[in-house]
Amino acid sequence: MDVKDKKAGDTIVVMTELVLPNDTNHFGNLMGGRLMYWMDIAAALSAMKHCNSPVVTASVDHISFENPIRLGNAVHLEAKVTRVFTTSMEVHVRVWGEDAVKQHRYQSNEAFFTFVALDPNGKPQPAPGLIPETPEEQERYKKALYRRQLRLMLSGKLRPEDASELKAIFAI
Ligand SMILES: CC(=O)SCCNC(=O)CCNC(=O)[C@H](O)C(C)(C)COP(=O)(O)OP(=O)(O)OC[C@H]1O[C@@H](n2cnc3c(N)ncnc32)[C@H](O)[C@@H]1OP(=O)(O)O
Repeated sequence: MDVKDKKAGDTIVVMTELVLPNDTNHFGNLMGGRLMYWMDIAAALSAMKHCNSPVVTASVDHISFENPIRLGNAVHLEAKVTRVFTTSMEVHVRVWGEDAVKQHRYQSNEAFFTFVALDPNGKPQPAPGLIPETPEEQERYKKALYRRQLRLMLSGKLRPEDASELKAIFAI
């Protein structure tokens, strides 16, 4: 373990927002774009907490909206770093809606974001390593490698023939 390595559990960021009229569409549901904005902020704060430097969002994986979040409901976001590569790190964000009056909490969505740590000149710089401790953290850490290869392939930054771990899953 490198002295600079940090625990995944220490990167948790919890954020709560209230859905106001200006956040909603004409059905009275939270707009997807507003939710993605809050997710980006929670994830960026988690990444910054880990690397103690400014970060930029490099990419966002697939986001699906499972349940709409209603006007007047609370939005709970939890972000945690799942794995560090070199200058980039993957952050998982999970979102719940909550009707505080009915005391009903429901899953809304989740996504994986990738951030890059920057030095004072705005250039990518290595981030500290991450120590996954719980079984869930270890599972996400392991699978982060597959997700990284897939997103780099989709963005044209990795040739399919070089995605060795992904190819191994499918025994290609
Ligand atoms: C918090 C916010 O909302 S910030 C605002 C929105 N974001 C931005 O404006 C970012 C704009 N983009 C950029 O500044 C640049 O493209 C950067 C910093 C993300 C990457 O710069 P590059 O010149 O491509 O740097 P480089 O090729 O060295 O890659 C740096 C790291 O980014 C990773 N990366 C680059 N593109 C992607 C991508 N599309 N998806 C995932 N990771 C990526 C690389 O794999 C590398 O990671 P590693 O060091 O862990 O192996």
